[in-house]
Amino acid sequence: MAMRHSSKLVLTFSSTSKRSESIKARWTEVIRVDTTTLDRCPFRKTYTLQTKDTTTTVPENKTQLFEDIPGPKGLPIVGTLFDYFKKDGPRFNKMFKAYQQRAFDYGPIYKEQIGAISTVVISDPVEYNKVICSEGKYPNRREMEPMAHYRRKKKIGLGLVNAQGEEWHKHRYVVSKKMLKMKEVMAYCEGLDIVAEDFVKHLMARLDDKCEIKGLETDLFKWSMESIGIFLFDERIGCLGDRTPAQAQDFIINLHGFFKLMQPLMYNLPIYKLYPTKTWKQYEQYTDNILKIGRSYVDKKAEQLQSTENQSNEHVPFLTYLLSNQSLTPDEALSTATDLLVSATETTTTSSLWILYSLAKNHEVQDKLYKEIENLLPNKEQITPEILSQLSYLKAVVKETFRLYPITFATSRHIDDDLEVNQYIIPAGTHVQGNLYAMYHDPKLYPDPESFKPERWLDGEMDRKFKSLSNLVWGHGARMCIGRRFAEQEMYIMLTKIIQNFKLEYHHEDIEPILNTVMTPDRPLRLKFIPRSG
Ligand code: HEM
Repeated sequence: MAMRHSSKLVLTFSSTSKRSESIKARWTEVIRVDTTTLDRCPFRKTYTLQTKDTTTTVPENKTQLFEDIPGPKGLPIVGTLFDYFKKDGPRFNKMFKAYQQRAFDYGPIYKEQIGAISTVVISDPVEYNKVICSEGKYPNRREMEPMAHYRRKKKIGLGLVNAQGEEWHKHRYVVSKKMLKMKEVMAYCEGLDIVAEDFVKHLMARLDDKCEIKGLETDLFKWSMESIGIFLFDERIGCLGDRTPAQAQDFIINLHGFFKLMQPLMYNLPIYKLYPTKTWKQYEQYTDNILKIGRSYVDKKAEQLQSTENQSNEHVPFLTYLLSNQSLTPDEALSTATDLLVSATETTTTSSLWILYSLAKNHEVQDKLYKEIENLLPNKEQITPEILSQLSYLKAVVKETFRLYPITFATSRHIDDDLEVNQYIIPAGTHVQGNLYAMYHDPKLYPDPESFKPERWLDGEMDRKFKSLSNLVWGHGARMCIGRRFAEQEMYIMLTKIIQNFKLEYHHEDIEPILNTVMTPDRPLRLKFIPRSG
């Protein structure tokens, strides 16, 4: 099927090979592209210039063993872990760069053992698509070990994020009824519009004499919490008022710590499972506090439920729905509600920081976006689902930001069955990742990859198969981010209001990304929010 020539790798789909036909068909189904282009698949050429071995010839149809997958050779037990502590070595908080470098060094598929983690990393979208297509009913993602260990230790249900198999499916099924139905999600449009209006007022009040906002990250976090609050609790938490409730303030502080410490705990040797290290104790403290706060919200709602039994079924708030659902115990409902609160806040906050930063740095883009918004909402009318569906440039801006700063830099799956990828047989159960950061910054896929060009996502500008790659920042298949619809809606609404009311500028040093579990700006963001007149 694939041949390595002296200097380049060429993919051909032989018309007689059933397997290649089926791969071609499945690829076409998922990415929905014109298959006539696949024989000269551009993805294939992605890493040919970067692979070290340009002389070997791999005979057609010769599959190779898992052991033959290239990758850095590490030490027994710890693998390459110590590389990450070397002075000039890769860093845990720059893992996306390490993955990109490995792809340069070893090609479109490599394997690595970092401490207790063994992983196969795929940087070729066509090859990664085989992982997507092979998924079964219960896709299995790598656990967020510190989070799962904590819950096992405290004998609390693993919740939607970490449960696997049928247990996961039970949670997913319950939550998806509310979070994956467009109608259910769109019902929050009006509420999110009000929250975004309040956010703009909040920002206006927070501007200093240079039109900057000290601690913008926390302000965005408050917006994000207020937004998810109307979905989860059907009430305003009050984060955007003069005084943020102490509980919400506590939640913000603890969640920051929780995400920051999860990154080293995930990649280092899991000594914390045997002995409570200093980092673990701190992480445990943050998690205790998050759960305590989550529990207090849940308990409050449970109390309200008891006093308002037989209430009308017209609009059932999410937490009410979760708590009254017969398939989940109160403890399971707590785990999943907390998971949603945790998953919803850091992700949308950080994504929004990157989007605002990108707009502030690219004035032409910002002007074009302003015009789109002015055309659709000349009198700052309320934002409706119909308006949202027409904000195509805004959506391109968000996609382009995710391409440059994919807050989840790699996907994660334990594969169910043996799978052939790039001619290597990967055994069932292996942990496999899609190298999103490397794909998104690949000049063969996205010309001039370091430039911010939302236009590339607009109709006619890009091959459709590259466009669909942008979805991978939300994961894929049955286990894709369950909050995607809600997240997109809340971000689109907030960004529209910000651009209507402020011109954004940035006059400081460029920001670099680092990982605090999600990809985060490496320093506080000092944006100028210049109020627009009128
Ligand atoms: C910009 C915002 C967000 C991004 C980029 C994002 C990204 C992701 C990704 C990549 C996954 C893993 C998917 C997979 O393995 O295929 C995920 C899972 C998840 N996300 Fe999000 N997310 C965002 C916002 C949200 C929000 C707002 C919520 C909740 C309201 C949420 C709830 C979840 C949950 C519960 C899971 C686990 C789903 C499961 O395992 O079934 N996320 N998210």
